Amino acid sequence: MPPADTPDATDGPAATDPAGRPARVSAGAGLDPYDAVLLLSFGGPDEPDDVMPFLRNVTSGRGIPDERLAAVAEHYHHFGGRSPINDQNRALLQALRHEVAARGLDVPVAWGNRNWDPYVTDALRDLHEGGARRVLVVATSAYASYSGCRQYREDLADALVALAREGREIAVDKIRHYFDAPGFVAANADAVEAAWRRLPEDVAAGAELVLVTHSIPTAMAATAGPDGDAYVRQHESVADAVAARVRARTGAPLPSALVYCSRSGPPSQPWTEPDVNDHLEELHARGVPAVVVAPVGFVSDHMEVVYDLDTEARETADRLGLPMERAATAGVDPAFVAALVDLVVERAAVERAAAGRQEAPPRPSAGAQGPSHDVCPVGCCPNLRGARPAACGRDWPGAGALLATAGTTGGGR
Ligand SMILES: CC1=C(CCC(=O)O)c2cc3nc(cc4[nH]c(cc5[nH]c(cc1n2)c(C)c5CCC(=O)O)c(CCC(=O)O)c4C)C(CCC(=O)O)=C3C
Ligand SMILES: [Fe+2]
Repeated sequence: MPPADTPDATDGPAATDPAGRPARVSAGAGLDPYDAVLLLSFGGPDEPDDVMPFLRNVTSGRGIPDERLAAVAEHYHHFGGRSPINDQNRALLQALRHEVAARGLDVPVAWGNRNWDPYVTDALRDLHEGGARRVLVVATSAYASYSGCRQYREDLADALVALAREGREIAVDKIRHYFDAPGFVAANADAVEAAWRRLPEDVAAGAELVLVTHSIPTAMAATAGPDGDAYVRQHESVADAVAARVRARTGAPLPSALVYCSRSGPPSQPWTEPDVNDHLEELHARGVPAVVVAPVGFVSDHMEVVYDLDTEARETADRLGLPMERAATAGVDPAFVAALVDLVVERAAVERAAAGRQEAPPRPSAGAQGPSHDVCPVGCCPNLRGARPAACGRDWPGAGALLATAGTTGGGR
């Protein structure tokens, strides 16, 4: 892997470095019109007493049965009541700050969550306090869907309304979906290749690749993105790009499939399938000698990864006698971190171009569909439980407009 910070790599438009990984995009005119970056994530408990309050935050108004909450609480208690997600985000925050500084971009990078401290409203208030008025958001989900996109936009809307009540005006935009960012694909492909090379030699040639993401209700999948089905299509795009890259590098046939983990909700409600455990059973029944499990749906080792894959799916594989290697998540892989900052720099240039400046930023995509939209169109990834204000999209009325009609639309969940 290339080092995280080679200062002389901050200039020049080269598309890839000598190792075939994407190179940095030049900072050009800096981040104008943005004056801050916000890393927006899910949040998780830091200690046992946090677990139930955290789960109530996650599921408020969502009708998740108590048995499911208790079962999920056990996953957290299995790890001492602490989710890995906060430390992962602290590491990503540091890496982003480092990368931003290495490119000579003088903006603060803050971190806020939907469900746990530090909350997004507090993070945005801190940025405002420091003088920020226009913030570019990097959410820790690479894909379209209500859970991965619009729900974060709703969190931002709530925060902007709360801050407007305090007399603080702040505008936010969100970078485009980055599932197809060359650095995200490269980080995942490198991790899959490394995992494949850890397999016993006699089974590696016949191994299959199991790409895993979070299951979502099929109704949510059907309505994801501007035209529906974007969640699954974007994952298939990543799955194809990662598998093709690893096949080319290893010469192994490595047949692959996209499967799902972490289903919740009532059994009567259909969610995306197959489940990873069922898929492992099927591979074993077909005589497949080994698997690489790659959680491409997660940007770092969330609870879903360390519990649902490293604990549950691992147990399934062990019971079947199926050798399994789990590929690392993108985490703070320098190619991934650089790709996120590339998208921040790109979006700033896109906004300057929209304001009349002569700029045509490169819009790299390692997916067959090409880069996705910058601004979510009206109705993108709808909230199927009922419309709520969401920032960063064409359907954002603005915190001021919401405040003017406060009591009927603003705040609350
Ligand atoms: C698409 C998607 C992502 C990826 C995009 C993104 O990253 O945002 C994601 C991420 C995460 N989901 C997480 C945790 C949970 N998700 C739940 C529930 C749900 N997730 C859903 C979908 C997603 N979820 C859905 C449709 C539900 C059910 C209804 C609902 O409640 O909306 C529940 C409730 C209990 C349960 O039913 O399992 C919990 C505790 C954590 C933290 C893990 C940690 O601590 O490391 C993270 C990163
Ligand atoms: Fe979730």
